[in-house]
Amino acid sequence: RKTPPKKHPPGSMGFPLIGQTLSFLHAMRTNSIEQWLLQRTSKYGPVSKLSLFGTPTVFVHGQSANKFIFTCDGNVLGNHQPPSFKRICGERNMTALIGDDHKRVRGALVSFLKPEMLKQYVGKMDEEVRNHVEMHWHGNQKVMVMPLMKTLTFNMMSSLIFGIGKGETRNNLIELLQHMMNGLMSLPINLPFTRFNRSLKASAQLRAFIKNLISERKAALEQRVADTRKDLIACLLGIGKTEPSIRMSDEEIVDNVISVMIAGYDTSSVLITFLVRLLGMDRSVYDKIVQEQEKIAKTKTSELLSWDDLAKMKYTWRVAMETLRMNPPLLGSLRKVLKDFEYEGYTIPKGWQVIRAANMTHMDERIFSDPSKFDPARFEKQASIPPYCFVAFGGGARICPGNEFARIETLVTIHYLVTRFKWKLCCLDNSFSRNPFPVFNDGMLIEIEPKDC
Ligand code: HEM
Repeated sequence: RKTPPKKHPPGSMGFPLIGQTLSFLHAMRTNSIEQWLLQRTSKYGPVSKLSLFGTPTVFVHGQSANKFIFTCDGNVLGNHQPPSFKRICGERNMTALIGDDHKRVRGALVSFLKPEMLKQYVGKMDEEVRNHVEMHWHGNQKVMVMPLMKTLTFNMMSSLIFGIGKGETRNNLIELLQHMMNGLMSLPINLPFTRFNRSLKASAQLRAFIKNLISERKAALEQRVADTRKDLIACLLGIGKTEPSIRMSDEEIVDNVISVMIAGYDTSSVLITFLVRLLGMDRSVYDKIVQEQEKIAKTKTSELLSWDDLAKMKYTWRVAMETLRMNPPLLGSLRKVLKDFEYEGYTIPKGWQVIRAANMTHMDERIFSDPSKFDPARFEKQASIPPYCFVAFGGGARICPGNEFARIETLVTIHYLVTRFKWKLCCLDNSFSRNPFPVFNDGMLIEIEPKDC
């Protein structure tokens, strides 16, 4: 007896190998990916097949699709990164791990990224922002926000992750990181002068640097001239003293320090850049944020911001969340199908990839009424937002472990920007492309005017 044919979702796979890759990349570059995805769902519904980057793919959309992806057994859906990503970040980077290995390494990173730990570093972040504003904003009439926010978020991470303050070493590191990141999505062809080759070289240099730092920290911890709170590396070395099964190898520390740097670099800087743009366009939101921040500034003479101050920045954080809803830095995520499974009556075969899009859920009027309206009040009662609907930080076992880090960076930065400057956008168009993160065509140029402090 013949077995019934397996039913795949509706949709076309396009031309062999190319599939829909070129039109997808074109939509990303021209920032028309929302329309591109909308056309798909209106033609095929919430589950459809296509071919991206040479791999059969199923695109799923909606709250239940998000829930499915975030809660699916890791043996059925595994995390998926382009081959170049794994070669550059290393085999043991958290995004490539599954099951117990992923849990153990993630647990170690979270022990540093959890709020109870991060609250002691608010002062350090504050110092970084003050230095940055002094160096790059004061004395200038115009600034390009996007590259500056990248430098600032890199400096904050470098201070907390490597324990390295301003100076030559840090300037070299940011260059290495940028070279390394350029090749993350490239074809993994390791020939001289290819993008991938330059990335691998940068990755090798960064690795050597982190290995040295690990040796230095080990010595300092042994001699008790540093403790495990010094930075992320010291914290990871301190894990498993009494429970060897959760200890991380040096190789794992190197790979994961690199992946944290990558995961935190473009995301937070994009959020802060969008916030600066919004505040330059929406006077009423700007005024409310200024009011909230100046109230805090008035309680201080020159002291650094504290954890308690951040707790008072409720309105500012709601504006940030609404900004993330309308412009999620990461559009979605890719998962690899490790075992055939059934979804909504369709068979999704092993070897395919699954893709979801955060912006589609965020713009669904059944979840967020009048979704094109910027309305921070949506986040007044976070519990009223149904689960798996605000997904800028992902969800489930791989939910972003850096969200608290991002919150601190964003609030401290916005505090100093709005209490020290007024600004207006130089170009109202301010269009951006996605690569895959948003890139403003003019770097988001603004005209700034210092306030009398
Ligand atoms: C506004 C800022 C940020 C946004 C919107 C964001 C978003 C996300 C999202 C959507 C994921 C899940 C991806 C998936 O499902 O495959 C993720 C994962 C991750 N993020 Fe973030 N992120 C931000 C900032 C940060 C920062 C500052 C750090 C580090 C300090 C960080 C570290 C990570 C790591 C290590 C993962 C991988 C987690 C895992 O595989 O278990 N992120 N992020």
